[in-house]
Amino acid sequence: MGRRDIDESDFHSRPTKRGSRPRTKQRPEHSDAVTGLVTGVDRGRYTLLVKDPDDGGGDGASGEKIVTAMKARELTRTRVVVGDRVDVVGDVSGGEGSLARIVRIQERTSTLRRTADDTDPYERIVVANADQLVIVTALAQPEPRTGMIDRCVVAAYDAGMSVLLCLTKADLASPDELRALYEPLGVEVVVTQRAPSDDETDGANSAGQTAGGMILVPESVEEVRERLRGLVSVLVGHSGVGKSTLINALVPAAKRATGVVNDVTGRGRHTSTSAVALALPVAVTEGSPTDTFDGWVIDTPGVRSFGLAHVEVSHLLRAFDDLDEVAQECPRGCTHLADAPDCALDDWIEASPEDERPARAARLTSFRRLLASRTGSDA
Ligand SMILES: Nc1nc2c(ncn2[C@@H]2O[C@H](COP(=O)(O)OP(=O)(O)OP(=O)(O)O)[C@@H](O)[C@H]2O)c(=O)[nH]1
Ligand SMILES: [Zn+2]
Repeated sequence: MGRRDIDESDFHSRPTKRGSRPRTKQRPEHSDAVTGLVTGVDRGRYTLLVKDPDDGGGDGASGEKIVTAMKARELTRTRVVVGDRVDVVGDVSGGEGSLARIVRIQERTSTLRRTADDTDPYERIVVANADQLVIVTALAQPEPRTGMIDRCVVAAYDAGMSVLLCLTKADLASPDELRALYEPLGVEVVVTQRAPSDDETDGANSAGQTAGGMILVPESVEEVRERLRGLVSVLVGHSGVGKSTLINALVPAAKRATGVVNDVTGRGRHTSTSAVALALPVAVTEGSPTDTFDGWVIDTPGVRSFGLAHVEVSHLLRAFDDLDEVAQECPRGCTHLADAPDCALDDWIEASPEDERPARAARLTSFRRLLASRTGSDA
């Protein structure tokens, strides 16, 4: 192995097997950096919301301004995603044509990952720092697929997020069966539906009004809003479930494109695949939102599946305190599945008081379905 001095060309070379090469220059501290929230990503340009000390009102939420930024050189290989809190320097005026520089990503409280698929061979972080995964599922058209819901639930719990199951199109089918499958897990369920008067009216007179789209029952939309309030929520759902319709009702300014799948191309109208964060108005009355915001709704147009191969049973169990405690008594290496010998979770059912047994049994059955979905395919 030849020995030579470190020169300028080494500065940008990859780290060696032993780790990073010592830097020849001390990296600047960027003590003048301000913090921004990443609300959108588009071809190397990041949309940030930055606190504005000089301004009482702003473009998005009050006292905040929108700044466009790119990553600093040293972050070239680092992925910055919607929901990230970042430190920015440079031109943070937010003025027309201004471009700031992201120099640091703050520590993430949660990371939601998407699995590799046909369009992208890498597992990627989709959203950072989200509190809640909202699984939007139609009760009909298209038919709900519990395998898909289970996989989303597992991905959320593994990411340290809570789950809200939002069942749409209740005007077409009853939510009872799905409620029975998910409420035993402690998953919160909300139901939305088309307003009965929607066929006759095309006026903009209701809080459920969506931009040029279908009118949802306003109370059902407000119930969803209540559960999103103050939280960072990621909405996922298959094409056609009514996710855009719901987002438009919650955040009318979003104007998400709605409609059916294109017959010719077989694709939805959305061509964008990047996530975007939308500030959630605290209320929408007479079709207009208030200018007070409390929470974030993150739409993920391109996300259809989550990688679960990395999910460990013990990690998933942590989302279920009671089951986790019982499972401490299981034999070493117990899979906790229905065919696992001497699984303590079975004894837990046996030992339960008569009146609690059905609830426990339903909870265990649902939990085992989640466990099985880790290895099963959703195709
Ligand atoms: N019957 C009924 N139809 C609905 C309801 N919500 C949405 N729809 C319709 O379902 C279709 C799909 O709705 P979208 O909001 O475009 O669905 P999406 O999930 O955003 O799907 P993409 O746009 O493909 O991403 C549209 O024709 C809507 O009008 C509902 O509560 N009831
Ligand atoms: Zn067990």
